[in-house]
Amino acid sequence: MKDDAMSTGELTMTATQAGAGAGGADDGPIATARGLVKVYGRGQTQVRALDEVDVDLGRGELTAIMGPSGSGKSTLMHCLAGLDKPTDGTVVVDGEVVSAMSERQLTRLRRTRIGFIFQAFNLVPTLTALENITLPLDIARRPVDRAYLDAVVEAVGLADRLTHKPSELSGGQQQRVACARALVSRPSVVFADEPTGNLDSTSSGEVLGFLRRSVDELGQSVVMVTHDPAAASWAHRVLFLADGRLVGEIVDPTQSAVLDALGELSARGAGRRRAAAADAGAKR
Ligand SMILES: Nc1ncnc2c1ncn2[C@@H]1O[C@H](COP(=O)(O)OP(=O)(O)OP(=O)(O)O)[C@@H](O)[C@H]1O
Repeated sequence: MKDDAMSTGELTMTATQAGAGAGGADDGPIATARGLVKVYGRGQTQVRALDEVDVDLGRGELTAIMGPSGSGKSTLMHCLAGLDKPTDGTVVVDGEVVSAMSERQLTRLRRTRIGFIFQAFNLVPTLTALENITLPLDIARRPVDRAYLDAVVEAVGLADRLTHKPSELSGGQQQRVACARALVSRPSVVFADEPTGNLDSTSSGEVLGFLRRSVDELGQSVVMVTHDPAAASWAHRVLFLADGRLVGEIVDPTQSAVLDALGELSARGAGRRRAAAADAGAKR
C-alpha cells in the first residue's frame, strides 16, 4: 500500500503503466482514450467537460475514477462506454474504436461487450434474481454458460436467493444481483457508476468485495466512478479528475491516501477560484 503515490500535475499514462492484466496478446489496456474532449452546449453556456484526456485502463484491474463534483467523471465513463459521443479524440475498448462507431454499432457494443452497474440497481421487479441475472443473455438470445453463471452466483453469494424477487432482497443483495447481471455475459469491461452510492457500509463492502473478486478470480476488468474514499481503496488504481483533466493517480490506494489526494485537489481548486476572482476584480 502506498500512501505517498499520488502523482501530482498533469499525467500522460502509458500502456505499460496501466496494463497489469492477463498475459499474451491481450496484455494491453482494456480501454484507452486519447485527446478526449467533450464539450456541452455553445456560446456562453458552453462547458468543456473533458479537456484532452489521455488514459489507459488496465486489463484485469479494478480502476476507480474520482474527483470533485463536475470534474467530468461521469462524462469520461459515458464516453468510454459508448453511452456518449466525444466531441474530439479517440476511445478504444478491447481493440474496437468506439469513437468511430455508428449508433447501431454502439448499441451492439453495449449489448455484447460492456457490462453496466448503476447506483439505482435497475432490476426488473417482476423477475426473480436469477431471471434478472440472465436477462441480458435472454434478450440477446445467447445461451447461458451454466458453469460461469454458477461461478458468478457463488462469487456474489446469492446461491440461496435466486428465486427471490427484488422486493424480497436487501439493497446490498439487489446490487449484487445487478453485479452478477453485468458479469454473466462475460463483457470485455464492466463500468460501474457509483455502485455503492445507495448502500450502507456493510452492503458496500459486500458489493466492492465482489467487484474486486470478479477481477482477481474471474479475470474481469472493472471501471468504477465513486465519491467514496473507502470504495476507492478496493481498487488497484485510482485516477483523479479535476476540471475535465486527469491530474493524478494512486496505485494500490489506501483510504487515507485517497482522502489526502482529494484534500489536495480541493485546496488546489479553491486556490484557482481565488486567483480567478482576484483576476476578474483587477480587470473591473
Ligand atoms: N448533458 C449535459 N449538458 C450540459 N452540461 C453537462 C451535461 N452533462 C454534464 N455536463 C457538465 O459537464 C461537467 C462534467 O459533468 P460530469 O457529470 O461528468 O461530472 P462528475 O464529475 O461526474 O460530477 P458529479 O460528481 O457531480 O456526478 C459539469 O460541469 C456538468 O455540469
